[in-house]
Amino acid sequence: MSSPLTRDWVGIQQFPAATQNKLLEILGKLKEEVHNVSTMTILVMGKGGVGKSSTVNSILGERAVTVSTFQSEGLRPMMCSRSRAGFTLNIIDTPGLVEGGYVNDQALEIIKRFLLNKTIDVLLYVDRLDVYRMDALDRLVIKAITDTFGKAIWRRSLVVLTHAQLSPPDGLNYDDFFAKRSEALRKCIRLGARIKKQEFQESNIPVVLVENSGRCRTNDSAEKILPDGTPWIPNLVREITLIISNGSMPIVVDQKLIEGPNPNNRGKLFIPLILAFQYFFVIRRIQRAIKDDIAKESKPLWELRDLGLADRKF
Ligand SMILES: Nc1nc2c(ncn2[C@@H]2O[C@H](COP(=O)(O)OP(=O)(O)OP(=O)(O)O)[C@@H](O)[C@H]2O)c(=O)[nH]1
Repeated sequence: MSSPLTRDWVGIQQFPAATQNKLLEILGKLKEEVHNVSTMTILVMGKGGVGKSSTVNSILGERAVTVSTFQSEGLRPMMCSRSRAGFTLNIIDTPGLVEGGYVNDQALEIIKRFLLNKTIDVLLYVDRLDVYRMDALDRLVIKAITDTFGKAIWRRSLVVLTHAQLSPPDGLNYDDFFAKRSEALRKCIRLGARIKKQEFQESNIPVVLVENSGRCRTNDSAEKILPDGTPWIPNLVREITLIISNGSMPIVVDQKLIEGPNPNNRGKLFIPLILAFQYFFVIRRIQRAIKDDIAKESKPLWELRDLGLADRKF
């Protein structure tokens, strides 16, 4: 999906040498392992202000998209394309999906149309680590994404939790806190997307940590690290490439997906056929059997008397 707007990925040179080497190694490995992969398109979605744009900038190593502390106004998605060593990275930043306590359907519609004829390799579903409960709106956002792209999008997803450099409340251990937050989010995805156990295990949806702040701690090689010491940028990119090679299909956004029925409702086209079958082969048979039964029924004496037939001989 390389386009004339694709720029050289110069931002990679802003990373410390250790990060650059890891990134090139990971992308090189992906190119080798997954036949012919030379382009990767990442869609970034989530509620407003959770750190979507900051994460896009962190991955690219430059201020490619605007970060706003307060609610951003734009409704349009933005695609940043960067290429390096024969590999093109497309990252699509999108506006927040929640506005004034509702899922922003208009934003979703614009995102969908923007994605026409594009293929989504990975969805980064972004939220904050330092949030202590899920609410009904979270589930509605997940449902809206599922209704737009189909359940299959969750096999191609990575949950990204920003604000990773935090001290958990109530003296909770960091790993326990992360595990609880991840579990709550996975459960929310399972419920919001109505994923059944036999479809795929939501526990397979990976969750990764990100710290976009300029105050993120670094290691001896100047790489930005998570509280456990993991350099998080190569870690995030590695998880993204693992999704690409997990055997599931990327999401092709074609006219059918955009204009067709809810991709989860395709089977519902058969509903009228099933109802017609039930009517002719089940309900009508039952009705006929009931009629026959009534006709054959011998009426009690009191009913015959009411009908004025009691004196007749039968
Ligand atoms: N400390 C910290 N701040 C962050 C992190 N990620 C984002 N922020 C801050 O959170 C605010 C919102 O970040 P954005 O990247 O604009 O969030 P967004 O999800 O793109 O927001 P919308 O475009 O409004 O939907 C900004 O002030 C960022 O600096 C993070 O990992 N750690």
